[in-house]
Amino acid sequence: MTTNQLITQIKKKQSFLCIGLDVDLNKIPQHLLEEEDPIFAFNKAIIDATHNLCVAYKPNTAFYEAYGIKGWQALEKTIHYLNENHPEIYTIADAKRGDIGNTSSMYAKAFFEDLGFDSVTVAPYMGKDSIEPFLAFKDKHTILLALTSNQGAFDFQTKRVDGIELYKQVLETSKNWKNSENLMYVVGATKAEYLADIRKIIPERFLLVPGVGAQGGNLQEVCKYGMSPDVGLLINSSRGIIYASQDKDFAQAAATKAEVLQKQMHEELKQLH
Ligand SMILES: O=C(O)c1cc(=O)[nH]c(=O)n1[C@@H]1O[C@H](COP(=O)(O)O)[C@@H](O)[C@H]1O
Repeated sequence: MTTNQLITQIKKKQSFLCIGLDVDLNKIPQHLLEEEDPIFAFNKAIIDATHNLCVAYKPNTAFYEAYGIKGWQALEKTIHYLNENHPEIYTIADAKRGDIGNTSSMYAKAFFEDLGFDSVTVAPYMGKDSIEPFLAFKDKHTILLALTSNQGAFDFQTKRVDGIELYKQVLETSKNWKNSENLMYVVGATKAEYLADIRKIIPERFLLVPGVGAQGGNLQEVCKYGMSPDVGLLINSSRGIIYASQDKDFAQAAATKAEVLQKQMHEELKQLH
């Protein structure tokens, strides 16, 4: 999906919500464990109930890899279900990959070609030649970790190298990489006050902003500092939406939570007109 197609969907649905499909078998309603594929059954029910309220889904691959071959098959079924039934939905493989060039090419092939995701999250630590193989894919986005939502972000990302914080160097340097128009960046919702500075470096690029909900990030703060004239934000919530209930009404309960965020996003979008 192109950036313009994503913006069109955001305006149409009045939502820039991304729902994280981080499926933990200990947290899903227990009656689903009787299904042949409990992970897919859970995802399908969540997608069916929420797809009008969000523009993107983000399965974090850890939650699938943890269940071995069955987990990976559930991930495959989920992305195929989305691509077949909701091609208008933007999909993010949250895999946080990145390696030497020829290995990165294989990661890119796995997520963009084999699975058919629109985007993949990637760590910038190994630099330009580890990211450009992802950027080479047309109409696919590479979402680079810039300033993450966790406490450990302060271990390296905010440290100054030659007087400039490392995360700012990631933003600045990556602008010069080949096909950098295919970049998006991760900035944690818990670090909203940093967004004003970040927007000075990358005024237009889309940001994936996780950390609203379970991690305590604030949607209004993120919008205040991070929204661009073309919205420029995908705000993710995983646990705060998908585990709203452990009963049979879990999908409806998730939709209710998603709708609260969608309504807040609708209010924020009014400021762009
Ligand atoms: O890349 C990510 O999506 C990510 C980056 C980051 O800085 N912080 C962060 O929480 N995430 C992911 O976003 C999701 C957040 O989930 P919840 O805290 O349950 O909403 C998880 O899949 C995290 O792995």
